[in-house]
Amino acid sequence: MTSTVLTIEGVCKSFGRNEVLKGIDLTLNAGTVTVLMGANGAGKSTLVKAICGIHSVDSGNMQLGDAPYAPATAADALSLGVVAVHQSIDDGVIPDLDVATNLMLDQLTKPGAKTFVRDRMMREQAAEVAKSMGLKMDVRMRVSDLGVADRQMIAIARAMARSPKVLVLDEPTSSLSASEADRLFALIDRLRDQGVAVLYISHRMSDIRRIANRIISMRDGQVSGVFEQDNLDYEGAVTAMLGHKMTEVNIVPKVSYAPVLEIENLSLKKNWPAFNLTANEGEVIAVTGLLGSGKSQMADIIFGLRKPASGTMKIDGRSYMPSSASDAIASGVFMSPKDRGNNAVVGAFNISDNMSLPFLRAFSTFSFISGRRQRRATTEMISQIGVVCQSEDDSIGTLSGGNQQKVMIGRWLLKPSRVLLLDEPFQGVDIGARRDIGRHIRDTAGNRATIVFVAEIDEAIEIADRIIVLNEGNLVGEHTNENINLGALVAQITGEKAA
Ligand SMILES: Nc1ncnc2c1ncn2[C@@H]1O[C@H](COP(=O)(O)OP(=O)(O)OP(=O)(O)O)[C@@H](O)[C@H]1O
Repeated sequence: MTSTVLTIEGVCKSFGRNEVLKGIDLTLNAGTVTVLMGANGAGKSTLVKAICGIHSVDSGNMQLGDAPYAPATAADALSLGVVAVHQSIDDGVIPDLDVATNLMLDQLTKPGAKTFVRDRMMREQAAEVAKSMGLKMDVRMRVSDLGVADRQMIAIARAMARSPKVLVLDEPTSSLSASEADRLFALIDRLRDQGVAVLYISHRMSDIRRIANRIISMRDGQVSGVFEQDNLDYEGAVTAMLGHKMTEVNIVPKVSYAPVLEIENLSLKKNWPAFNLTANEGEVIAVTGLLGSGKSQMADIIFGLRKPASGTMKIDGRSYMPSSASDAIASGVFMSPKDRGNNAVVGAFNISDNMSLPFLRAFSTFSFISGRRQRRATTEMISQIGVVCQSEDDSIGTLSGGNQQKVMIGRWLLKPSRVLLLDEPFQGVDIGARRDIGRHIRDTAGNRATIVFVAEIDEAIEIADRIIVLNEGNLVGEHTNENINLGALVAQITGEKAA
């Protein structure tokens, strides 16, 4: 029999006039992974923050085991055995400290902790923890020198070292490679076997299929469906979160075959092979590949952020080799970068200013009407790509993660471009919105070429006319959407032989 670890009854939470949680009822069970699904802005992170003591609730009750549970702070929640790993990369790690100190931080800061722990002893213990979690890194390294994926794994390892009763993971795989995600899933399996109640938030269907024992769908601040173990109805869960069946994307190519971007003998990095690629007008090309395949290098080179080892590029037949992002923008090449938090979002600005940031000069040609023109353009875009917000004047920080991402994509759709580069544009974007945005990107491709660097095959298939595969800088595969050999595509991505 499953025993209930956490019970939530009638929980409500508003921010000003925005009623975000409207009476949530749910339970989390021991030894069970409950996946929470919901559209961007449905209230998932707000609920998680209430569970973890970051937000207080306005009304409703929570119970942990048999006792009332109302954590006043995150530290409170932690001491009661409720831990969370949030979306933000550096949440849960201290970048300036080494891996060992990060892993042992809780032991070091516990009241009454012995202060005589020697560095060597601590490192040995930390190395044990790292090994048991499957982390393959030197524990003496500074966390700030590690990649995004390793930092997140450390945050998760730290959370696990606390032997939690409830573990909440808010989109933990969004910056992990497939093999790192596998290691995480193995860890979650282990915790589940130990009886931990896991709440797992994700927009990735492949993760959900791998890890869910139950699914709870949320829509507009309420629970809209609960799907139990025996016969998990994934489609039903998606329908419950969207409030309707998901529409199929019907890809009708509008490609004119007039080349816009021509890449010739381009080697992305020293000692990497050279390749050619032509992107045509109206064409949407997806570039897939594992972490380290060269996807981001390629985006950065086309956008002038780094130089290739060799090769040339042309735009509309004219030689093109930008030496900066402003060079690229002046040639009509726009890019929405990966990792919006560090690269793109200006926290102090409102939604409208964030969206129109690169074009503020264009909007201010006639300064006395600039505000109105800017506002009209951004309001229209907000509605076209479905940003869930109260007003375009709100600070960007009040938006949910997925909605911030939509603003970053909308930014580059405001003005016509020749080449639009979108580096992992769907991070944190819900399944329904991903389709809508994919359709919008296609519809507005017009006379430009669009190159999307994707994290998942599903996304590539959903939006692209053509999919190319990179593997260590080598263009190893090319597929048109109407003729995809999925087995070959996967084999090309992983570098293994097709079955
Ligand atoms: N600190 C805040 N101040 C004001 N509004 C907020 C705040 N935090 C969240 N909201 C609002 O609450 C709503 C729900 O946001 P939340 O982050 O919980 O959504 P979510 O389901 O996690 O979405 P996503 O899938 O995009 O991460 C949004 O409309 C958001 O604008």
